[in-house]
Amino acid sequence: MSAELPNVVFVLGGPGAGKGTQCAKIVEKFQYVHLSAGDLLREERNTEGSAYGELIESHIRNGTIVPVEITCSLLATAMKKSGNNKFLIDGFPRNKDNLDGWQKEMGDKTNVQFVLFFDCSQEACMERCLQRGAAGSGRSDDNEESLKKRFQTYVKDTMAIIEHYDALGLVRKIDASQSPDQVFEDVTKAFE
Ligand SMILES: Nc1ncnc2c1ncn2[C@@H]1O[C@H](COP(=O)(O)OP(=O)(O)OP(=O)(O)O)[C@@H](O)[C@H]1O
Ligand SMILES: Nc1ccn([C@@H]2O[C@H](COP(=O)(O)O)[C@@H](O)[C@H]2O)c(=O)n1
Repeated sequence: MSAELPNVVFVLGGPGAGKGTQCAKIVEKFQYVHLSAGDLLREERNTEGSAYGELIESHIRNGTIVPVEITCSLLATAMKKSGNNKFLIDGFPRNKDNLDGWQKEMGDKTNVQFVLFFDCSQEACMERCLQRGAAGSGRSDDNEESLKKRFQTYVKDTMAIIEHYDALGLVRKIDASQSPDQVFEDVTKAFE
C-alpha cells in the first residue's frame, strides 16, 4: 500500500448483487468514502443544464456504459471534494474503456488496493432489482427489459475487467447470495 497516494477499492458485481448495501456497512466499519459511479451519473443526469443528461439516461435505460471521460471526471471531482484518502469506488471500472480511461487519468495518482467482487446468480440479482423497482426505487432501469441489457453488458464487458484484476491477484471474491449480514461477515474478513 502506498503511503501517499489515495487508496481505492473497486467494487464490482452484477446489477443488484448488493454492492451499495455492503458499501454502506463498509463505510461505517472501515471509514472509506463510498462513491457509486451509477449514483454520480444519475446525479449528473438530473442536474439542470448538464450537457450529458440525455446521453447518460439513454445509456442507463439500455444498460450500456457511459464514456469514461464523463464518469472518470465525476469520480475525480468527488474524490477531491471529499478530502479523504480511502475510497470505495462502486460500479467502476465496468468495461475496457472505463479501465483504460482510469489508468490514463488516475493510474499514477491512486493506489488500487484490491477489487471486491460480489458474486451472485443472475436469477437472484434479477429478483432483487425487480423487488427494488416494485418497492419504488424510481430507477428507470429496474425493469425486465433494462435488466436483460444490464446483464448482457455485465457478462460481455465487466467480467473481463474482473478477470484482468484476478490475473493480477487483486480480486477478493465474496459469495453475495447469502443474507446481508452473512455477506458482511465475509466482507469484513476481506478488509482485515
Ligand atoms: N444479501 C442480500 N440478500 C437479499 N437482498 C439484498 C441483499 N443485498 C442487497 N439486497 C437488496 O437487493 C437490492 C439491490 O441491492 P443493492 O442496491 O445494494 O445492489 P447493487 O449491487 O448496488 O445494485 P446496482 O448495481 O443495481 O446499483 C436492494 O433492494 C437491497 O435491499
Ligand atoms: N461505470 C459506470 C457505472 C454505471 N454506468 C451506468 O449506470 C447504470 C446504473 O449503474 P449502477 O451501478 O447504479 O447499477 C449502468 O447500467 C450504466 O448504464 C456507467 O455507464 N458506467
